[in-house]
Amino acid sequence: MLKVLRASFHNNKFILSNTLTDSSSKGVLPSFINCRYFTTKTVNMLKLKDPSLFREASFISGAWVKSVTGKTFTVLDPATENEIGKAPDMDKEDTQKAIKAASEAFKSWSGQTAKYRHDVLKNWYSLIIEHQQDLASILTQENGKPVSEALGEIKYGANFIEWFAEEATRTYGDVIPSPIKNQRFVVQKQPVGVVGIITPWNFPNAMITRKVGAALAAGCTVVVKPASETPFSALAMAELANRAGLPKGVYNVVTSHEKYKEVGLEMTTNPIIKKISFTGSTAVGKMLMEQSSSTLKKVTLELGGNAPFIVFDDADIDAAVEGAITSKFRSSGQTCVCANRIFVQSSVHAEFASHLTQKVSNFRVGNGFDSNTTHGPLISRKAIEKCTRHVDDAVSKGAEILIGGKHVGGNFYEPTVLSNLHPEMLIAQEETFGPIAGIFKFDTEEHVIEMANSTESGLAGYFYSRDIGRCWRVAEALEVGMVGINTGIISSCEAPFGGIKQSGIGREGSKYGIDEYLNIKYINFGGI
Ligand SMILES: NC(=O)c1ccc[n+]([C@@H]2O[C@H](COP(=O)([O-])OP(=O)(O)OC[C@H]3O[C@@H](n4cnc5c(N)ncnc54)[C@H](O)[C@@H]3O)[C@@H](O)[C@H]2O)c1
Ligand SMILES: O=CCCC(=O)O
Repeated sequence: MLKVLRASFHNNKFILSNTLTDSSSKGVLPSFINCRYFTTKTVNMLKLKDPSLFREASFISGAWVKSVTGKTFTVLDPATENEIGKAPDMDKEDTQKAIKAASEAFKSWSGQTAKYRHDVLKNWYSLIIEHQQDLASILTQENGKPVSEALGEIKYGANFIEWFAEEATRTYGDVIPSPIKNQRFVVQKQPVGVVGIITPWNFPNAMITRKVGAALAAGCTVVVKPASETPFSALAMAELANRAGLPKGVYNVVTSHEKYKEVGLEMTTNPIIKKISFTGSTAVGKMLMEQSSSTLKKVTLELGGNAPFIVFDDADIDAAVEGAITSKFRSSGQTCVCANRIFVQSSVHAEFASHLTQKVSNFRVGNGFDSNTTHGPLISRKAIEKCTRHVDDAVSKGAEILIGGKHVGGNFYEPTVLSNLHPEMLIAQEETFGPIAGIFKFDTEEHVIEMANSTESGLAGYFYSRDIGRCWRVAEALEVGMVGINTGIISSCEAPFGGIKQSGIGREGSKYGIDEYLNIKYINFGGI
């Protein structure tokens, strides 16, 4: 029998009866979430050991600058919806300045030895580790994820800088046996040039370092446009890059809010930029690729997912529940590789659903600065609306709420488990990007593979099984770029990250990641 818990938060706990009223007034958290409050500036300044990491200026050509128009935009703390600070609202003209600076720096940076670039990147890595607490505080302040999770992201992000520092010295070419006696065929790898980098708010640090680490190691220079929700992490990294000895113009940050489309258009059409590397939604990725085609730029696109998470009846159910928790609820469900559709074989469905619901009942939702908080707010009201839409749609089509299912004020949504899901529901078709675990029942391996693959996305897929034959069959059959077998976490700087189908083009991290920033040059040396 499936044990159903209907619960909501009260005094920082789940209560097994649902009597709460919604509070949605701006800046006010419902008291039952019982979060600790931090008032913006005070938190930033008092909490940072090194306040100079918090910058309210963009970084171009090694200098902290305002926008040409002098305009700024306000960045809000998603937990309190209070102002954190202001960043320059840059446009096309500012972007052109950054591109020019990157172009001027390219000649000398690409001409340095790989060992030199290695050393500078290693310095940067050491500074990131030294300042990890401050970087995590800035990240929590602008993104909302709990400090412990933010700290995890800072270390994960730093790993890419260290990894690519080491890869810089391994961009080997080739000597090809020549079919002509007096000629020698040689292959060299060369940096592609200036790279335009556009990143999302869900990993404000690591989505930058995964790209920038590889690009700088290869000898490229970069112009980064971070998401307008989370510019301060990118700017803190610029401060440390500067201290690490990155020459001026090598790492530039253009912040923008009103004119972000203009900035994106300039980055994708300016002939000086030779490559665009983007992480974000599939719709925007497609548009940037289209824009980039006018100058035939190389592209790396890390886009949205709709990950299947399959639990077979031969699985270790407790391990599968743990895996589902880590995969689904990482960053409150706001991760591109989060499980989006949980398929559970009929005979173990009740046990899995009950254990998952029980575990979710232990979550503590609140301000990421509160050490009791396990899950922070979502990034915005838009994200809340999507969760509400997905849950309402599923319930109207027969889904059962096992726990949660409510917006509880501000940018907070209850971690939710739904069962009885069907492929016709929105949640099956779109990436929810929120803390909603939706469970589908299945009977056969063949049918679940068909359901898992019936999406345009192909980023990550997970499954739990102890049958070795099945493990190979399913891993090979899933139409995704990354597979987790008996694990809910697959991300690591050593492994290739990326998708197939409409989840993207190219790979980041790993020994493959640096190739995205290198051109292959074939040299035929004749007359020997
Ligand atoms: N595959 C991955 O590695 C990966 C990683 C993180 C997030 N994502 C995906 O990102 C999405 C969530 O992030 P988001 O909401 O910030 O995505 P988004 O596509 O709206 O925004 C991402 C970035 O693109 C910028 N942008 C948006 N429209 C633009 C335009 N017209 N021109 C230029 N820049 C533009 C934004 O300002 C932001 O910096 C999800 O779909 C998620 O799956 C994918
Ligand atoms: O959101 C996508 C990136 C998360 C990760 O690198 O694991």
